[in-house]
Amino acid sequence: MNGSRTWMFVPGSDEKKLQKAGSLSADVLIYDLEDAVSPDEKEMARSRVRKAIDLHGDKVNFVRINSYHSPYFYEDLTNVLSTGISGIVLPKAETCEQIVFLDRIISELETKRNMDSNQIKIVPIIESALGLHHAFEIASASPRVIRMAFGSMDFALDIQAELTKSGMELLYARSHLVIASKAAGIEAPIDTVYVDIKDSDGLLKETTLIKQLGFQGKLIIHPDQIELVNQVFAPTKEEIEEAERLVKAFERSLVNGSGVLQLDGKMVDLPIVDRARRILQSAGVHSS
Ligand SMILES: CC(=O)SCCNC(=O)CCNC(=O)[C@H](O)C(C)(C)COP(=O)(O)OP(=O)(O)OC[C@H]1O[C@@H](n2cnc3c(N)ncnc32)[C@H](O)[C@@H]1OP(=O)(O)O
Ligand SMILES: O=C([O-])CC(=O)C(=O)O
Ligand SMILES: [Mg+2]
Repeated sequence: MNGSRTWMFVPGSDEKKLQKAGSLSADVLIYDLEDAVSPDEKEMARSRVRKAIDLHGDKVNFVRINSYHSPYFYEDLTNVLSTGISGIVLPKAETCEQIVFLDRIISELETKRNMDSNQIKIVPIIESALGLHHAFEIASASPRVIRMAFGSMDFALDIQAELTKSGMELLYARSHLVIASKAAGIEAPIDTVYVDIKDSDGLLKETTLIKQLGFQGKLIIHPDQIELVNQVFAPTKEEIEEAERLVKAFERSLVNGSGVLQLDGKMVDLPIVDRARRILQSAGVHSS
């Protein structure tokens, strides 16, 4: 899950999509039991999701259960918690207590089912004013919480914001989540879905923006979105070459006794070099 960039929702009641999910190249599959499934189909979806988990054992499988306050929460958990999944996505996460409670039930089920303890990770979705207000506490509530995700649809509904393509109305919430994740010592957050599946230009703009803000992944709803999002997060050839040049120049400068230099008319010092090293690391290029 570390470094996973594309987190793909698959509706838990849709047999065809559940089947197809196994052939998709998203980093993580999230079988949805929440908003993509109508109340009448909740029970049927649980058993379809269980089958999909068995079928896609080679994938990183997560399940989005229903929220803590819903009547489905406990049954969802007991039905899907198994060795075939890596984690639970908890929608509408609002308090530290919800995470502590979820952690406790998962621990009990892990013991009962002879699973490795702490196998199951938690990804809370922050999608309300209260959730955002408590984001740091939510991220710190359990070592199972590896990352947080942002849910803009419910969030906009909650705060009565109007969603626009520019995303200006979401800027504060997105940045807050990046800072809360970093402060809590967990990996950078995963951004919300982009619902306009035919608009690849819009998806490119939005993914570029959220990467700029510090996000390191995005929720995906359609196969066509996977490659584009992965590409935005992968460093380009030019970025890798530039980073290599910068690190080499800095190392030469250090040998000559200076921790700061000028390259192409710009100052280069340690934080700039550390950023370049991070680019090389994410591209799998070795640097000293
Ligand atoms: C706000 C929220 O809570 S978002 C999270 C909850 N929402 C979801 O989980 C929805 C996820 N996405 C979807 O269900 C679908 O993408 C939809 C309903 C939006 C569009 O579905 P379709 O009309 O079938 O799209 P389309 O025909 O373009 O799909 C192309 C192919 O990809 C498949 N596909 C599309 N979306 C998905 C998906 N999420 N998972 C697996 N397969 C998918 C289709 O079944 C189709 O397969 P085929 O070529 O073998 O027939
Ligand atoms: O997490 C998401 O992007 C989807 C979602 O539930 C929301 O936006 O409310
Ligand atoms: Mg939601």
